[in-house]
Amino acid sequence: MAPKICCLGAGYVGGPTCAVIAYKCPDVQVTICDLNQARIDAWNSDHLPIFEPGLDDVVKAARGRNLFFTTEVDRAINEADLIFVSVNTPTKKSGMGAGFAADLAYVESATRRIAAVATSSKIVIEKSTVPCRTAESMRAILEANSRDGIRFDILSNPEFLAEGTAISDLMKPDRVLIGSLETDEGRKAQATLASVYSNWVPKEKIITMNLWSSELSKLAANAILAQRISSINALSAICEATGADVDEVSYACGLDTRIGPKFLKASVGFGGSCFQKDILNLVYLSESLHLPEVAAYWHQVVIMNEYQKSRFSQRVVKRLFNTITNKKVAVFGFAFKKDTGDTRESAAITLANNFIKEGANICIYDPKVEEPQIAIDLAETGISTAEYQKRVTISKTPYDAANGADAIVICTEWDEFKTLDYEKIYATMNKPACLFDGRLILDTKKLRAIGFQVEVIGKSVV
Ligand SMILES: NC(=O)C1=CN([C@@H]2O[C@H](COP(=O)(O)OP(=O)(O)OC[C@H]3O[C@@H](n4cnc5c(N)ncnc54)[C@H](O)[C@@H]3O)[C@@H](O)[C@H]2O)C=CC1
Ligand SMILES: O=C(O)[C@H]1O[C@H](OP(=O)(O)OP(=O)(O)OC[C@H]2O[C@@H](n3ccc(=O)[nH]c3=O)[C@H](O)[C@@H]2O)[C@H](O)[C@@H](O)[C@@H]1O
Repeated sequence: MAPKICCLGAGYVGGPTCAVIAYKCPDVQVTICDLNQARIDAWNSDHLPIFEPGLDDVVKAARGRNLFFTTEVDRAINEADLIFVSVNTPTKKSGMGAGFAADLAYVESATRRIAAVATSSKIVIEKSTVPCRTAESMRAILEANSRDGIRFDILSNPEFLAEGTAISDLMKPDRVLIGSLETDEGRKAQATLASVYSNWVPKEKIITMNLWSSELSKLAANAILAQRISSINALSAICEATGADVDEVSYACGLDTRIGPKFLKASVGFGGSCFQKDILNLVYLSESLHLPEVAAYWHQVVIMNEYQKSRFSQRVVKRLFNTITNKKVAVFGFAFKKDTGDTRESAAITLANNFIKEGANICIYDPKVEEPQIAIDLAETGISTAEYQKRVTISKTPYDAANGADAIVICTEWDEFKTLDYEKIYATMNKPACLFDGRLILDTKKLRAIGFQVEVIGKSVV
């Protein structure tokens, strides 16, 4: 009989991941739960709580058939054979390890709930990104709190999807990792989960390994990806100072098959909910293991990212004659990357904050981010309501945002920014009209021919 699945956490990972399982395995009942009623209501509506290309079709095909969204966590736990724990693991804000360690409170409370209500044996799957050896703590909690005769097997099955491409990443993953204890029961549980994925993932891409390797592989993959971005961004500073062109350097390096071309696009800085969090987590882990040199090595990836954002902000101010007080700056893009409405750790938040602190009036346009989210993000950086009201406006079109502006700053690489009518935009701007491309997406020659003063990450002023 096909196993029943429950997922605790209906966020960016739990929602799409388990929706794809339901879509690909029509005989598997999948129930996705969350404590947040509004989020579950949205999953059950025509307006899903997250924007992700292809997600609507997957959810529509499976919802009500073998895919269910509910806040009835206890019932879903009890009915399931396999339980994914896909709750948030943010960076701790206070206490031991504040600013670095992962806050495992949500993982622990989900685990305790499973132990408290389960009346039959379960396979519990860590889907959240967690520090190495978290499965051990989960097992201790489950074993200490469960009823007699009930067995829990714990697997690590980290998720590698990227936002904006989540559905294609899930449909055709590079690999699926399943870590387990090296015991007969562990391997049996591993095989049960592998049989679910094997409905659509080729067998050779389903990789089994020990629990701790699997947990660490997730942190390692994110650290290595982010390190590539910080490396190219560090080189972008050298390019700006020397006349080298970062796109050309990246292209030349990427042609080496040992390096490869992906994740070498210079930018205004990486964002997203995970890169920074997971590296800081790795830094904390290294420090806890008394490996200060290792900790410092990974920490530098985050430090470089902060430097990139502040360097770019300063370049904007410098170019605008060393002051942007009361100037209008149009911010194009607020999401942390294109094709998502997610703003978590977006470089645009830091830039907008820096511009406001310099006294600029900023006008933000993003095709997928709504005003309330922008207000929350800026408030979290310390912008007061009064400052926000005075300094920030949100536009419905990029043309409105640029109207009367002294500068446009491209923060997100939305495709639509490549095909705007820049002549029309130029005509409505204050002169000299400056354009700062923080994503290297625009045709600078064309823009200069129109009359723009253009500055690009990783390219010196010509
Ligand atoms: N966002 C991403 O692209 C990726 C995230 N991850 C990891 O996946 C995990 C989840 O991330 P997101 O989905 O982005 O987080 P999220 O914040 O979007 O979703 C987590 C959800 O879990 C719910 N929740 C918390 N405690 C719960 C409980 N006891 N029972 C039921 N629901 C509960 C929250 O209400 C929230 O809706 C994190 O560990 C993250 O590092 C991994 C790969 C990609
Ligand atoms: O654990 C996670 O949360 C996920 O983190 C990243 O996915 P995500 O953050 O959604 O998006 P990415 O495409 O990795 O982009 C992250 C940031 O790096 C930036 N970036 C990416 C690539 C590049 O070459 N240059 C660059 O600046 C993006 O604009 C974005 O701000 C990883 O790519 C996923 O494999 C992982 O599962």
